Amino acid sequence: MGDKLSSLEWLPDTVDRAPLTSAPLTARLAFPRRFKQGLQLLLNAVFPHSCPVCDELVQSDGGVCLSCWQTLELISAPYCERLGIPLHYELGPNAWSAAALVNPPDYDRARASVLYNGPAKELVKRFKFYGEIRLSKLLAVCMLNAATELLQSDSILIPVPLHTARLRERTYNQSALLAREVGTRLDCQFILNGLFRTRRTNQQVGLKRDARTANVRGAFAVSDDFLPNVSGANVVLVDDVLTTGATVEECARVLKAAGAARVDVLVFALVDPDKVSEYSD
Ligand SMILES: O=P(O)(O)OC[C@H]1O[C@H](OP(=O)(O)OP(=O)(O)O)[C@H](O)[C@@H]1O
Repeated sequence: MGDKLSSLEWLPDTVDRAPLTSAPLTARLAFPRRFKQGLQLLLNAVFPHSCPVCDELVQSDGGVCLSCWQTLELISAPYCERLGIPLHYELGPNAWSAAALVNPPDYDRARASVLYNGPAKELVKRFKFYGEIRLSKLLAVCMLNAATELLQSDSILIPVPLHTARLRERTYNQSALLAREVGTRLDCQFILNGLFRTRRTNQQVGLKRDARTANVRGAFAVSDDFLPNVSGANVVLVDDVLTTGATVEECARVLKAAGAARVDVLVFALVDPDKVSEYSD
């Protein structure tokens, strides 16, 4: 498995190095609950920034506290060259996992920053479902190492699209925010509408593996804006989470069928391969 992040050498500036308290101040006071709630409201007004994982007060907006940061499981070498999943043992340069050998994906390489558990799940939940779009910065910063490995001078970042109906409901595409942040920070071209959904799909969450594949089958197409440039393109697909890979594999198939030379995948988090069945079986 990838090393758990205790490596402070990889501490991005969006992590709060000096949390203001070790537990919510009001939780530690021996006052009646209503008083504590009132005090917390007051504190929130004076110190408006809190850790997006545990709500601990922090000094910078969108920064996680150090203790949450240390429980994120960053993916580091050794990992599968093809799937980006952590390997239990060092197998040499460019080694493929058994899963990749048995069932090679339709994309070329995937890379993720963290395993999807604990604080990573909470970050994605708040980013995607609670409207906390400020988290795009933190997540994108976490993705920069993985992005740097994938990106070449002619790479084009393309986010996994939402259907227009879901976009209207959510009001933003979380993957587009990530693609824009990463692209801007690494000075890489991004095309936020490179793909679109041809039909509304159910959310993958809660579906079994086969149902996930069927759910996204034929659901993507290359946009008219990107179509003239897709031939020979070096695409890096961007998404928030990779679980079974059904979504990004379908996108990769469409892009390659349209002439893309290469399709890599960049996500914030991927589900631990040993735990995919918990989400999809
Ligand atoms: O690897 P997979 O098994 O395909 O699962 C991952 C996909 O599922 C989630 O999206 P979902 O379709 O649930 O919906 P949303 O992005 O519209 O919320 C997630 O954002 C990925 O796109």
